[in-house]
Order: sequence, then structure tokens, then C-alpha cells
Amino acid sequence: MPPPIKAAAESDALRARIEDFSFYYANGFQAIKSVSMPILDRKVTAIIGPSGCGKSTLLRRLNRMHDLYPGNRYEGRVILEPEGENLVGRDADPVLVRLRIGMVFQKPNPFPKSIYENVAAGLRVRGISKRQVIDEAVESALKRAAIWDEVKDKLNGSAYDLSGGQQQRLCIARGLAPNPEILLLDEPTSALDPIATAKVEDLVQELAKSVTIVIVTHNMQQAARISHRTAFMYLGELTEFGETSQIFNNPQHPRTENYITGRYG
Ligand SMILES: Nc1ncnc2c1ncn2[C@@H]1O[C@H](COP(=O)(O)OP(=O)(O)OP(=O)(O)O)[C@@H](O)[C@H]1O
Repeated sequence: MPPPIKAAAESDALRARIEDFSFYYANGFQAIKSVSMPILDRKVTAIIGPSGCGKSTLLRRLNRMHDLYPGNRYEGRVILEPEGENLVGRDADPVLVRLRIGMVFQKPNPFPKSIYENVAAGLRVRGISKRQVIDEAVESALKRAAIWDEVKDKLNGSAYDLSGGQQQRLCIARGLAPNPEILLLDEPTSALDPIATAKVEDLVQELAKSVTIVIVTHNMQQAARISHRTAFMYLGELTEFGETSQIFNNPQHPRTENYITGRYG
């Protein structure tokens, strides 16, 4: 049994709660085992753990990516606060959930469209069609993603003409444009060089002032640098959750210690 999860400090407002959440792939494999953890408002939560421990599965479940594949099964709840809405409930529309819970993937994956249209896409799905409103939201999202200065003179140019690091910041802008409550980042820097990685890390810290962020990363220095809370997963279970400094300086569970000291991973 994993040790009890530390309650969040009173000053930390909750943005979401993952409650007793389990997930089974279509072949019956249980990838997530009764995970419960808080997601704090306007903080960065890092999910770390050895390959195959279920980090990406948990993240993708938060924005209903697995609904795209039939046969998967889950138990438990993901409650969005303060509304108390269950994001994985049958009555929560997965398309709306994906706008409220934005996602950025490991490899930059812009649409084969202009820079402008990439960022406008989610707004159009939200039913916004007024040009001026879209213009303003595109500019605002590109500024929040710290890429406006690099693209403002070529908004109609192809997103594919940007560098990998720029494409990833464009994907972050695309995720931010519909003004999500939570932004999920699935190893967002693993395909980037150190300079582009540093830019994305700075950006994540800046963004956390206005949006809640959950990041899956293999890079423990990155988790230690940019997150406020860290969840350590092992074989589908949440072994330990706590303040990032505590997890890295004073892990309570031997498995966490083994992982962060590089004894396995
Ligand atoms: N479509 C699938 N069907 C069955 N099992 C799957 C499927 N996708 C992933 N798994 C299994 O679920 C477990 C968790 O996978 P997941 O990708 O979430 O791990 P991870 O911690 O993100 O790993 P990594 O760090 O290597 O990306 C693994 O054992 C994996 O083999």
C-alpha cells in the first residue's frame, strides 16, 4: 500500500482532485491503480516515474484522450474545482473537456496551416467566429507563449517553417487560446535542444502565474527546477506526492529515493 497522500497546505487552492482513479486499456491491462492526488491552482505539478509507470496514461486521461479509442475502461473521478464537475463523467462532453484542459505533446505537432490558424483553431471549435475577437485572442495567446515577437510579422506563414522550439511554443499558444483551466504538458521538451528547453521551462514558470499546469517529465532536474508539487508513480500506483523540494530532498518512500538518485529509471 502506498503511504497516505499529504494534504495540500491550506493556502493552496485546489484546481482539481483526482479521486481513486483506475484505468484499464482495452486489452485488460491496468495502467493506473487507485490514484488520488490534488492539482493545485496556478501551480506546476510534475508527474515523474520510471518508463511505463503510467504517467502519460494519467495525463491523457485528464483531457479524455482515451475516449478516442474504444474498449478502455476506468473507475474513479477527476473533479474540477470549484465547480465540482467530474471531468471523466459520462455526461462531460470530451470535446469541451479538451478545450478546458489543454494538452501539449512530446513532439511539436502543429497543424499543416498558418501560424494564425493554428492558434485560432480551438477558438473556432468554441464557436467564436468574430474576426476581431479571434485576432485579439491569437495575439494574446502568442504573447503568453512568449513567441509573439518571433512570429508577429508572419502570422500567415506556415507553422511548419518554424524551428522545433518555436513550434512547441506555438503548440502551447494553441493550447492557451481557448483559455483553459489546466494545461497538460507531456514531456514537452524531450525533442528540444537545451536552449529551446530553457525557453519552455521559463515559459512554464511564467504561465503558472495564470494557469494551472501538470507536466510529465523524464527530466528530474526539470521537475525539481520548475514544479511546486511532484507526484512519483511506480507501476501504475502513486507512490508519493508532496512539495517538490520535499520529494527531491527528503523522499519518504525508498522507491522514490531510488528513482531520484538514479538507481533505476
Ligand atoms: N494502448 C495500450 N494498450 C495496452 N497497454 C498500454 C497501452 N498504452 C500504454 N500501455 C501500457 O500502460 C503502461 C503505462 O504506459 P504509459 O505510456 O502511461 O507510461 P509512461 O510512464 O508514460 O512511460 P514512458 O515514460 O515510457 O512514456 C505501460 O505498461 C504500457 O505498456
